[in-house]
Amino acid sequence: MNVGIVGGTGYGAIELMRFLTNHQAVEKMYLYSQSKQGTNISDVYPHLDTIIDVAMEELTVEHVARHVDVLFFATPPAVSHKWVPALLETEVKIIDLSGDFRLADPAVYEAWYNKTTASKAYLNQAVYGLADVYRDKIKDAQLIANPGCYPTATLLGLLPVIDQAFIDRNSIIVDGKTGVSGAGRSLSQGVHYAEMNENTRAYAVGSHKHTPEIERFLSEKTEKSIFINFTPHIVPMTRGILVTMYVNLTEAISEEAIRELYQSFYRDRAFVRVKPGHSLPETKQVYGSNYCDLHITVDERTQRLIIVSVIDNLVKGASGQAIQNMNLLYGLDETEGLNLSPLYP
Ligand SMILES: NC(=O)C1=CN([C@@H]2O[C@H](COP(=O)(O)OP(=O)(O)OC[C@H]3O[C@@H](n4cnc5c(N)ncnc54)[C@H](OP(=O)(O)O)[C@@H]3O)[C@@H](O)[C@H]2O)C=CC1
Ligand SMILES: CC(=O)N[C@@H](CCC(=O)OP(=O)(O)O)C(=O)O
Repeated sequence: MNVGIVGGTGYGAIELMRFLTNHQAVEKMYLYSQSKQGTNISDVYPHLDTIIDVAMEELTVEHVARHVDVLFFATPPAVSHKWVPALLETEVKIIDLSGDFRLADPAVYEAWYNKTTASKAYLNQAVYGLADVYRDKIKDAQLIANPGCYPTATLLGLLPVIDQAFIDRNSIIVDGKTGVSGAGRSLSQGVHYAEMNENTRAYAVGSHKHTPEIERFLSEKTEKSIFINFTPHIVPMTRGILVTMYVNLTEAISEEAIRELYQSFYRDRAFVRVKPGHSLPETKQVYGSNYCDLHITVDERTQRLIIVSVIDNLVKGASGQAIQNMNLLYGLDETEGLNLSPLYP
């Protein structure tokens, strides 16, 4: 198959390229860029020299329709929604790494992103690409809304228990920490070396755009409105997300019983590893890979369930999951192209 990537010079795009160059079903890759048309990707990223020899081009619907089977948008918010309606008229399948199609209601998107997106009719056509949970729906989609990085780590951590009677759904606290590559490649003062080195800060407290995305899929599973407290932090590392989730228990239940529930939920899921009690996940244990590592603790003293979830924000949190979704769309082994061990140390 032929793939296209929009936003060719961004971090999400080059992470897609890293995996797609090793994908058995990919014949040709087209790169679309608004800023570097005519430039070879290896001139922008010298580490790709002799590995990828592709010049970037202008995105047009006609070019995509003629050459591409599956198109990835690795663009900032409020870009893909301008292209998707015309692209849906063609045969191309679309996997959008941005948030444009993750929420059901354009007004909710506008309130949290401070930008506009597509109409409700188009949002309804998108299937949410949390690949390890919704794979049956994903395989028939034309448009996939690839999940956000924090929602991936958080939903994989909470969905196995959200509809269980032993948890208090109104007590959920989500504490997230991300590496700096989560902010993309463009420069801003907050991710400047001198501002970020030996520093850690919370940001978007009570207002992060991933809050309604997490709440949407927790609420859908329970058919009840669920609200969470989500506080993201940025920490001085390049990649990785570690999310710690706290949920009150309504009855006594053993850690072992909950761990078994997680193991059963993710039984044949290649990329979700439910860790034993003694093995707390670390971001380095998933670095550069498509794994999500989960760990659960029951704090009997406070009657709380504490879930730790780690992913690589650029892989499971973006491009790796996008390729897993492409594999599901084409009936391929979902691990195709993604079978890499984490990079360690
Ligand atoms: N970084 C991460 O960890 C994650 C990112 N995402 C999402 O994936 C998307 C891409 O992120 P990431 O690669 O990190 O971001 P980057 O900023 O690194 O790259 C985005 C690319 O999009 C293109 N672009 C920028 N502005 C515009 C515009 N106005 N119109 C069209 N194209 C534009 C540029 O490429 P060019 O000039 O070549 O066109 C740019 O390099 C974002 O929506 C992000 O939120 C999701 C999960 C995790
Ligand atoms: C450090 C940092 O800024 N991280 C980004 C990660 C989110 C992201 O990329 O998300 P979308 O795909 O939903 O746009 C943030 O918190 O906004």
